[in-house]
Amino acid sequence: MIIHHLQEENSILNKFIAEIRDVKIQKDSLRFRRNIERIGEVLGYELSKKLSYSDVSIETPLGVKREQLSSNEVVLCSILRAGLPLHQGLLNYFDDAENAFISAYRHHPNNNAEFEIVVEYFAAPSVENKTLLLADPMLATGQSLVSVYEAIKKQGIPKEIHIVVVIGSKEGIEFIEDKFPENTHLWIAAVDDTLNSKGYIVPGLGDAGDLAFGSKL
Ligand SMILES: O=P(O)(O)OC[C@H]1O[C@H](OP(=O)(O)OP(=O)(O)O)[C@H](O)[C@@H]1O
Ligand SMILES: O=c1cc[nH]c(=O)[nH]1
Ligand SMILES: [Mg+2]
Repeated sequence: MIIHHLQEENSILNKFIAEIRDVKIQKDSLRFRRNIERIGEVLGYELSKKLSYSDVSIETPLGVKREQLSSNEVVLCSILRAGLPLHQGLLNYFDDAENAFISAYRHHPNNNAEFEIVVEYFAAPSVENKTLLLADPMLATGQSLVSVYEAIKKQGIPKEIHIVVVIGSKEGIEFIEDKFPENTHLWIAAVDDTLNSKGYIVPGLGDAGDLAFGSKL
C-alpha cells in the first residue's frame, strides 16, 4: 500500500482537521459536515495527481487549446452513514463519477465491547477495470473498510484503488495494509496513535456519524 499522509506537510487542511476535532466547534453539525466535505475536496485534488491523463482538444471562443484530461472511469464508493459528507466532497470534484453506497455498522452482541461489522445496504455499479475511490472518514480498527472491500469485489476487480480517509489510527492502517492489492493508495489526512477499549480513535474526534447526523438509539 502506498500511504500519503497529508498532515506531514502543513496546509489549510490543518484548520479543517482542527475544527472537526475541537469539542467547542464540532457540535455545529452543519460546519462539521462542511469541514468533512472540504477535506474530501482536498484529498480528491491530491489523488487526482495520480490518475491517467490524455491529450484532449478544447475549443474556446477564440481558438483551440490542448488540455491533459483524466481518462479514468471513476467509481466513488462510500460507507454509510459517516461517509456521506466525504462522498459529497469527492463528488464535487469527480462530478462524472459513478457512485456506490454500502452500509457498515458495528453490531455489539448483548451490548458487549466486542463488535462485528454488519454490511447491509449495497448499491454499486460494476467496478471491473475501473478506478475505485473507497471513502470513509474514520479508519479505526479497519474492519469496516475491509468488509466493504470484500462486498464490492462481487462487482468486479478494479484497475486501481484509492482509499480516502480523514482520521485513521496506526493500528487500523497496519490492519488494512495487506488486505488490499499492493498498488492501492491510501490518502489520509491525519494519523492518530491509539484506539480505546471501544475501538474509538484517540484523540480522534468522537463518533463521526453522530456528529454529522445526530445520535442513534
Ligand atoms: O475502522 P472501524 O473500526 O471499522 O471503524 C470505522 C467505522 O466507524 C464509523 O462508522 P460507524 O460504525 O460509527 O457507523 P455510522 O457511520 O453509521 O456512524 C466510520 O465511519 C467507519 O465506517
Ligand atoms: O473513532 C471512531 C471510531 C469509529 N467510528 C467513529 O466515528 N469514530
Ligand atoms: Mg458512527
